[in-house]
Amino acid sequence: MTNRTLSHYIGGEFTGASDALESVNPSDTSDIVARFPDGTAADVDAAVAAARAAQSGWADASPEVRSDLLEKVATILFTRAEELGELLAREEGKLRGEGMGETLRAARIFRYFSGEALRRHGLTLESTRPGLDVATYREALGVVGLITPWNFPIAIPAWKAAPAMAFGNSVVLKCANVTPTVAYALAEAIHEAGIPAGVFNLVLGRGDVGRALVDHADVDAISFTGSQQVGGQVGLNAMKRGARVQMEMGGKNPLVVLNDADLDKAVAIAADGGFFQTGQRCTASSRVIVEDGIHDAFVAALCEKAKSLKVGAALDPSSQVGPAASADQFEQNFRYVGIACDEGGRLAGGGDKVACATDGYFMQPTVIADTAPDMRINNEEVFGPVVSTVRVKDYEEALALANRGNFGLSSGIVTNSLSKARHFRKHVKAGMVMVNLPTAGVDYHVPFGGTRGSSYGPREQGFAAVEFYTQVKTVYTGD
Ligand SMILES: NC(=O)C1=CN([C@@H]2O[C@H](COP(=O)(O)OP(=O)(O)OC[C@H]3O[C@@H](n4cnc5c(N)ncnc54)[C@H](O)[C@@H]3O)[C@@H](O)[C@H]2O)C=CC1
Ligand SMILES: O=C(O)CCC(=O)C(=O)O
Repeated sequence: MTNRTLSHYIGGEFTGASDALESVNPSDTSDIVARFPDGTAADVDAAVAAARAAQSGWADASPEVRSDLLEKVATILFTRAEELGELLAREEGKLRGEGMGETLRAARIFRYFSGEALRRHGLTLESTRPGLDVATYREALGVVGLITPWNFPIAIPAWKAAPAMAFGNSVVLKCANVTPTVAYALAEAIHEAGIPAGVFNLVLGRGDVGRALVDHADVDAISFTGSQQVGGQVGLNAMKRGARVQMEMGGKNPLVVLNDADLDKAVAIAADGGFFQTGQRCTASSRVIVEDGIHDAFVAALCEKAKSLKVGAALDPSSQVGPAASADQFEQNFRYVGIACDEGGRLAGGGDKVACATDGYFMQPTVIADTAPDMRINNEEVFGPVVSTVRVKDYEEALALANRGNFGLSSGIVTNSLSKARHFRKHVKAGMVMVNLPTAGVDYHVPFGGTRGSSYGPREQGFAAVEFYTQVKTVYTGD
């Protein structure tokens, strides 16, 4: 397969090509997908300057201009979906179908925000003082820095960049260095669509590029998705200089399985939420809380299901679970299995590497049973195909456990009791609740985000995105 040498995209030009860093196919580590530059603070300066120069013209353009151009990006992504889905599978390790699905999702996100550009969300009110008019306008923030992870390498950049641009901001994207080629393809689509030079910029490289973006005095806002650890630093550094900041930092999402649940359905939901996309979703059902009466049958059936899933190369059509995305992530998955067992968890299924025809980061879907709520496996994000189970005596204990810990992104319950489902929906402390569904898998037209340590700032996506990417101006008019 071909490999490419990538460059940054700054001020409408692909510039600074270099082979300093490599991205590797996690299904076949002999396959170098791309070589790319390790950006510097000077590259960030250049990108921010280009973004600043372009921003006011972009914000002043008719919303129809922005809408039409975003729609063109959508059309290009729809047209390239098969090719980009395959690229995504090759670079990130998602299965080909999942890669296609994610590319189509990115296209639909651009199409959605093409529409949002035309809905300016302003209000006209009667003033409390006779003779005055009062109205609110939503204005662009200016230059927005976007810092994104590797697990949704096109959808997350899309759900940040599309609303940012729809509402008149210019952006500088720093993508994860595990997946630069996918972000580069997005830059190509934006370039081809004719979005004016400087409105969208991409700087490739390591964490230092993100740090320079966060610290840059001319960046008005930062939207970050990634780990809690990096998000914490990003938040502090952005706030120190008064920049607006939004952070999505993952989850340890509880899936509650009650005695009255249909066993097959509960197992299918837990396996989908825990193992698909190799568990590399911040919404993954990584912590399954099981009521005593169904516990043993559920754990046995989940282990059977885990064993039946075919682990293999992302581009092999027979694979059901792909590789970990990187050597670091692969190592982290096994480290957590070790920690969980050392702390008293029981390795009920999986836990080993899988040998395939190519050398890749393949791991068996893994179940750690008999865990206690305060073990690290139930409190820290693993981000791999590793599910822990906790036994509880009743629904009340399950809810209390679901609400423990420092994350509150997604949550789920599997039950045939409408009253317990309704109670859970109301009392679980999470930004998203799934009833008889996996905790992972979300729509793009509704808000996305969590409570507690999972998220900070306004929600992302859908109709909520306008909150972060605009600021309100209130205008009073007299005679
Ligand atoms: N919430 C989520 O959706 C995700 C959570 N994660 C978690 O994070 C772990 C590590 O994965 P990574 O992709 O390495 O996540 P990360 O949090 O280390 O990196 C996310 C992004 O931030 C950038 N970055 C790193 N250091 C920075 C700094 N000091 N200032 C500004 N930007 C910086 C990275 O280059 C990347 O683009 C995973 O194992 C998983 O637990 C990873 C990906 C997505
Ligand atoms: O579950 C989903 O569809 C979205 C998950 C997500 O946004 C993430 O893992 O970063």
